[in-house]
Amino acid sequence: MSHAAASPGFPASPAPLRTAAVAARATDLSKVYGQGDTRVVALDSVSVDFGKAQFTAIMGPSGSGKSTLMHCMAGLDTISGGSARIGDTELSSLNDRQLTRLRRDKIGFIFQAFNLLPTLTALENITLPMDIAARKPEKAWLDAVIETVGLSGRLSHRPAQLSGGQQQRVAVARALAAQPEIIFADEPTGNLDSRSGAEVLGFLRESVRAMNQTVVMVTHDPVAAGYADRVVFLADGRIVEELHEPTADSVLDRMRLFDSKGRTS
Ligand SMILES: Nc1ncnc2c1ncn2[C@@H]1O[C@H](COP(=O)(O)OP(=O)(O)OP(=O)(O)O)[C@@H](O)[C@H]1O
Repeated sequence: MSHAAASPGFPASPAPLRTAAVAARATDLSKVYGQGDTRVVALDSVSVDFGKAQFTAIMGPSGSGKSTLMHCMAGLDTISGGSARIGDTELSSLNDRQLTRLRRDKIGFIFQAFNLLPTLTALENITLPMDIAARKPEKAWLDAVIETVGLSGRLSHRPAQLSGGQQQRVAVARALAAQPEIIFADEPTGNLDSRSGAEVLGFLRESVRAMNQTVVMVTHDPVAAGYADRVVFLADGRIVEELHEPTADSVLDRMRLFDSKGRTS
């Protein structure tokens, strides 16, 4: 598999900082939905660190808890037990208003359905989170992000005038522009053809390498996971395995191993 080449638009930077610092941490994290007959243990005492300036993929069969883990870590869902931290902040200690502010100021989101506002231009969509937070975009940074994701000629287009790949690049630029502490991406290439998907994944990986961005991505796709520094595998609400420096082939091999143990995806 060939990875996209380093993107020329990123500012020249010193060698990536590879520290063991932790951007987000789950400790004995549990999430239970429903009760009685409808009770589902979606997360069963999950402990995992997401390292700063690391690109982590979360994989596992359908229903294994991937989205739940991401939603709990991003403060989009409440937890039933244990702890979920972004940096030093324990999410369960925050009220709704504080959580909203934390999501706004510290977290970037990229979803499968690009979630752009149709009436805003590409540029307005990219700067929207900062506008809401009354933060001025850092112009040099914004220009570098826009050039890197190849949107310079499309900034005044509205989402309907852009291809799916271009719309997702707007969503990636929106997440990167605010320089959040962590970006959560939920199947970011799920709606894209393989070429556009490879571009988006290349940008994400480059943002980790060149900008020390932290990215956590849920995916079903071994090729997408091959762009990550590390893959964490979930099954039945538990972490069952992890791979470092994965390739699409090594991820696929691991998935086959799970299937042969009776787990299906
Ligand atoms: N709001 C909810 N109410 C009840 N059960 C839920 C809810 N959300 C998720 N679940 C259950 O929790 C378990 C984990 O779901 P989750 O969506 O996290 O899995 P996933 O690994 O992301 O799956 P997929 O790959 O299919 O998106 C599943 O059994 C699911 O049915």
